[in-house]
Amino acid sequence: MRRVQFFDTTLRDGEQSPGVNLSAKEKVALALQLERLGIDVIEAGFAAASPGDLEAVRQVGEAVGSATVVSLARAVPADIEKAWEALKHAKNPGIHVFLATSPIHRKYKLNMTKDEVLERAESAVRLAKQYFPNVEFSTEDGGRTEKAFLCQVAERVIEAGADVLNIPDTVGYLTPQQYGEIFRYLRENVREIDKVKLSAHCHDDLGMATANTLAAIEAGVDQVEGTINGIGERAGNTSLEEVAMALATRKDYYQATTGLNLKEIAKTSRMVSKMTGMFVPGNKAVVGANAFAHESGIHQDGMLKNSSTYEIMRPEMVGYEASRMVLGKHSGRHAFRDKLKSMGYEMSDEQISQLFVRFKELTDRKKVIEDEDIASLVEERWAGEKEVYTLETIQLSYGNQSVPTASVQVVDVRDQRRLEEASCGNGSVDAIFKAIDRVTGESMHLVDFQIASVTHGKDALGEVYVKLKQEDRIVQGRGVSTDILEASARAYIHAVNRMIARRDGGIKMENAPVSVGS
Ligand SMILES: CC(=O)SCCNC(=O)CCNC(=O)[C@H](O)C(C)(C)COP(=O)(O)OP(=O)(O)OC[C@H]1O[C@@H](n2cnc3c(N)ncnc32)[C@H](O)[C@@H]1OP(=O)(O)O
Ligand SMILES: CC(C)C(=O)C(=O)O
Ligand SMILES: [Mg+2]
Repeated sequence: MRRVQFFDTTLRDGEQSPGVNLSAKEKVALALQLERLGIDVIEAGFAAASPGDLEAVRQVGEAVGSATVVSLARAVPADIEKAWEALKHAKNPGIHVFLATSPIHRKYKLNMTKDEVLERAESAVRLAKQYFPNVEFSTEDGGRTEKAFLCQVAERVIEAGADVLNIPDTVGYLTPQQYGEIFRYLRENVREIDKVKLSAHCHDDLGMATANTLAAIEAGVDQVEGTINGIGERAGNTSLEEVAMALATRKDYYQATTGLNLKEIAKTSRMVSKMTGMFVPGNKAVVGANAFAHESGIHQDGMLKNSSTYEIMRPEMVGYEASRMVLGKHSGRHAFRDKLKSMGYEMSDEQISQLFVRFKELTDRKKVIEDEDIASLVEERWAGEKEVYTLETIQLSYGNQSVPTASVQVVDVRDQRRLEEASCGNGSVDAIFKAIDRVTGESMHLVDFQIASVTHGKDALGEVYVKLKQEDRIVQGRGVSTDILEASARAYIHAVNRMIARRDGGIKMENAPVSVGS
């Protein structure tokens, strides 16, 4: 099986994404991770672009051990010399020289004739070859270049000593069939084509970058170029993780391997996303948050029976822990039962069916059902919504020059005692929560606090969600009122009641399911 070389340009073409600017330190950290991923060639930047990028390319070249590190350069001596200045001490230096070849670029951008392009391409490669052991030449906008002219350029740069010939579909214009055809044409029509490695470089303007790159692999290219998460100029570059997983998953078809350590994909993707600030869409292939998540009942049932029903690759292959079963509106009984079991609830089919009705009602109001919601459903059904404490009154003293103080009155429904306590706090909400802790004698850690408006207008209902933690238990509470301080108090007491129910078994009801979990 042949091995396809991976050329990563996250640090150069990826950095050309509007708004992205990586420091030298970030580039080094990413390059080392790309090396762990098993990338063969890392394009670290464009040394002539700025002194900062030259320094970044230098640092990457000296930090990276086994991969070849290249700098991009225009077909001008000054750029090539800057690239050498940056990489002369690199362990494995290389250069990537480019010159546009298409009629549009020749006429409007370069103002050059075909002969001038041929001359310039050849002389640039000759010069680059004086410095670098590894020279790649790219025919920018090769995808829109006359095939016969591409062959002429190819012959000239091969003669000048190029090691790699890259034909980019710079503007993402070609179809897979057309792109593959270019490489077949070159193989058949260029003298000494076997002296160079052929490389593919695609852009995603029509969403075809991965398909085009795979078509190039089918046409026999030796190297593919792209970025992690598909970031890059305009709609971005080919996502290397997509190509890698296509080759790994469809070995039967492509008959090609890579040198990649696929398990590093998830980590690399997260690092790129974090450092560039470019978030990965949930539905992105291979690395999106939903790439291995299943929400609908029929799929979840299939997954529980055998994961091959709905997954063509396992998340563990790319470094994720496991597939995710997301409970929501479209989920069915099989997944619901499985979730209850994983949470430690052993229930009869009848109990599950009863609970499933409530679960479906809840899904109409809430997009994603979390474990705490399920636990609440169980508690609500078998421990009832009976409360240990009910809120009677809250009173607040607040002034922008004084410490907020809250006094809270509750009733302990177990013996109908009326209890009252007061506390100061950093703010009114904090004072209320501390007063509730005192009056109930419970010590809670506030993990989350969210306010949402349920209705519109001045009399809008405010809805407060709190998440409380006690030891290793986490519960949610919800409170609604036209006053957000009252809603906060109600939410907190709701959560305290749930915590007591969870911890002490609450007010025991007959036929409650057994929780074998913590
Ligand atoms: C498809 C790609 O991704 S190509 C890479 C794109 N990346 C970048 O451009 C990022 C880094 N670029 C830069 O920092 C700047 O553009 C620089 C430093 C390289 C050049 O800046 P400037 O000298 O101010 O030129 P500017 O960018 O405005 O224009 C580009 C010039 O290079 C010429 N040029 C473009 N490509 C090439 C090439 N491959 N070889 C030779 N000349 C080229 C253009 O025709 C234009 O020349 P002109 O000034 O005679 O009209
Ligand atoms: C510099 C070249 C290879 C490029 O990025 C492109 O043509 O898309
Ligand atoms: Mg590009």
